[in-house]
Amino acid sequence: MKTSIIGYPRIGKLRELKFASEKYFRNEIAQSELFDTAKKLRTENLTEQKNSGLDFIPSNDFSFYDGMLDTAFLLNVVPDRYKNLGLSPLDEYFAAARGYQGEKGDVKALAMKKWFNTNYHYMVPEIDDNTVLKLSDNKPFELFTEALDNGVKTTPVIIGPYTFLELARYIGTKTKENFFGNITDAYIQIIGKFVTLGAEWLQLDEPCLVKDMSRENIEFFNSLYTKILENKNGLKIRLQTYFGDVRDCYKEICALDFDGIGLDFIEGKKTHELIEKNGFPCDKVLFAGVVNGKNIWRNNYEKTVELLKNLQNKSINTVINTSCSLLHIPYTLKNEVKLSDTYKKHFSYASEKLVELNEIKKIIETEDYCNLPEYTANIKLFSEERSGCNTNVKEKVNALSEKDFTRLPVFSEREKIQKEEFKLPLLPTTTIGSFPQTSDVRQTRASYKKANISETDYEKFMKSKIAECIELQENIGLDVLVHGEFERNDMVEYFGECLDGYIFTEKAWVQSYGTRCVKPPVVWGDISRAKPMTVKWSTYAQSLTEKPVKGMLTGPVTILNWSFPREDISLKESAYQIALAIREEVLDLEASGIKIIQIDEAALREKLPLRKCDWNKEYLDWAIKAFRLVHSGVKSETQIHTHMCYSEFADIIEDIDNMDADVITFEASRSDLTLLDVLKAKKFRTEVGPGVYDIHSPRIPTVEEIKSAINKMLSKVSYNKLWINPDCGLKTRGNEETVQSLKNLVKATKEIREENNL
Ligand SMILES: Nc1nc2c(c(=O)[nH]1)N[C@@H](CNc1ccc(C(=O)N[C@@H](CCC(=O)N[C@@H](CCC(=O)N[C@@H](CCC(=O)O)C(=O)O)C(=O)O)C(=O)O)cc1)CN2
Ligand code: MET
Ligand SMILES: [Zn+2]
Repeated sequence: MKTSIIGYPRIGKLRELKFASEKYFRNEIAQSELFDTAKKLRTENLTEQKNSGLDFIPSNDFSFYDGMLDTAFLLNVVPDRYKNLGLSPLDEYFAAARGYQGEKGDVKALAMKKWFNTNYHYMVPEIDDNTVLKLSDNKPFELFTEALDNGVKTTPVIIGPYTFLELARYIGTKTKENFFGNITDAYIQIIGKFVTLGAEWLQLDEPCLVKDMSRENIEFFNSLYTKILENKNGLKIRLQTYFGDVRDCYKEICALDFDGIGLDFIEGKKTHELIEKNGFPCDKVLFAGVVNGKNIWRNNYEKTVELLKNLQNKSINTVINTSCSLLHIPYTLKNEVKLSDTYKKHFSYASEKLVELNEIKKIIETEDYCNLPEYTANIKLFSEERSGCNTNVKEKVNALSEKDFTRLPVFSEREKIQKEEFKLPLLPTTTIGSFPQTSDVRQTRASYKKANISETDYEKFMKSKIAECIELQENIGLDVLVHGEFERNDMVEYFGECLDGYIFTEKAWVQSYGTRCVKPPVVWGDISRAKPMTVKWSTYAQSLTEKPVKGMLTGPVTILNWSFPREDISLKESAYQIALAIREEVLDLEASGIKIIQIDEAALREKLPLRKCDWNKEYLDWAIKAFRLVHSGVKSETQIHTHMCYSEFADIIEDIDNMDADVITFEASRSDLTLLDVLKAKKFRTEVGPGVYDIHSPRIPTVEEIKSAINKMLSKVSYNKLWINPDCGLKTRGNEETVQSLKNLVKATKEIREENNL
């Protein structure tokens, strides 16, 4: 059996691509230097994969920002507003990714969305009626040739036409069907070029096949590929799916002329059953995704080997594959020098997954594999009892009952009490929590971590930042203030570091979007709170002002979704454990005089199962309850806020209302406020702050722009329920643009209040 992966991380083991790109954005290095860094990283990846014994090595999994954006440029799906700037190709690409504000113009970035159920974000291709879809870039061919020059015939990876057209946004009158001819021509041309270059395989990623598919979807998919595969000219085509199973179209894809099909055996609950029931065509290669590409635990060889033997017994031509691209896990354990081996031996990052693939291959190919040291060591690892069990926590979770999930009095009563309590102006202004994490903040945190500065000095520094931040917000004239979150490296990692049962890593960076990365903490054992985590900072901030300061916490579902979860207990159980810990913090904040507490559930929507039939039972039933558990114990006058990013929650709007928060802020600006109609139609009762400008771009919104957003909101949401805020935290922004943007926000709000006599 051969081995394969679907894609590899590309940001660099020490985030070299991030640092080089950010230097390039600041005009500190030339394009050529950025290109050199990128090439060096690609070569390192290639060498590592080659040396590991991997048989199918991907190319074109590299990207300067995002693979979907690359595909849009490949297919000439680039809105005129970027082309008209007259920038170099690289700068035009970055303008689409990040927006551009400079001497050549002022344009917003493309929309950004969550990539399926991951914490990775892709750029949404935008198609209008003038879009001429055609092959117009060389990157996949250049990267194939580059690898070939380094002695490796790679499998180029490109997002497939179905997924591309499904995820694109159509802003004119045309729909995906209108692009059938052009997109099939483009892919046929791509195939032609790879044939000329001597490629053997082409991998087309079609993760959209794991979502619910209608008859029309299936037919559209079928006709796209019937046409493309008629023209494959001897090139072998692998249809690669991931993040679930392909139950809606399994028979159709088996009937098409693919040479290989990649299926996910980890998240694809029905993958095995599909094969059992329908068989697998003997003229195709099955790329069996048996090594988890999303989590960092070691593979259980006993189970994997059993599965692979089963496929072998069916005479299926199988390649051992990962379940998805390794983009979603860190590079290598080699850089985890502080973490004890007790933990590390259970971990496997991207580079260790390559070793695992090779070991599994060896085991499968060995008659008497039960005595292989690789196999016996793995069996031993999985038979060991793990530390981290806390029976007290387990008992608390078991004892939970309906009343623990219910806040009283009901929303409408609380709303009245709170209006009286806070006496805020109509359209209250606030921010989402974090203020710019400038380099002095990061450096001080780094020095404290390395014990180069004392705890006293660290606290002094943080308090001075908080004081500065409070003064700034008062000067700007915001109504509800925040402390700024300067003490947090990240809204999830910080809580991971504070909570018992969690472990955290040193260099385990995973790309989240563009140059931005996260270090997800690892749920190791049962979770509990050893001591207050945020009370000191929040009460200090509140002591400096008469205005209310929001206590700032991350909710249980988000903490869990942005961690590497355990695989030995259910997500529900972990979420309830975390919820109990955060609940203690909420009650401590309240007892210390904090009157408004924001509990961010930025990632609540993210892990909504990809198939609708799984939404309630598998997720919402416990996710919403976990949130309610956190705040059900507070007084009626305590105001609970929550925040969500990239809120594509039209279809779960009732569940969001059911979280029973008093106020919710969310992202709306990048998706043109489309959610407002849904809020109106569904009579959303929670007060709302749909972000009035996009914080993911350095662009400063004008007063007029913000006013027009507010007016649009006022046409759909009652002025009694509307809050005015940016659409997410400000940590990634610089000071200057932040101050200017917030000043514009307050000015716009005041003008609107006046114009409407509010
Ligand atoms: N977990 C998570 N997921 C999320 C979000 C989020 O906030 N958190 N937001 C949404 C968008 N995603 C985002 C992801 C990352 C960042 C982000 O700003 N990341 C930072 C890193 C944040 C961090 O952990 N920083 C640490 C470590 C900083 C660091 O690099 N330190 C240097 C040394 C310090 C220096 O001299 O700068 C080092 O370790 O080498 C800290 O501040 O303490 C980055 O990539 O630049 C923002 C948004 C969705 N998903
Ligand atoms: N309170 C957090 C912040 O302002 C919420 C961010 S959601 C990614 O950064
Ligand atoms: Zn957010």
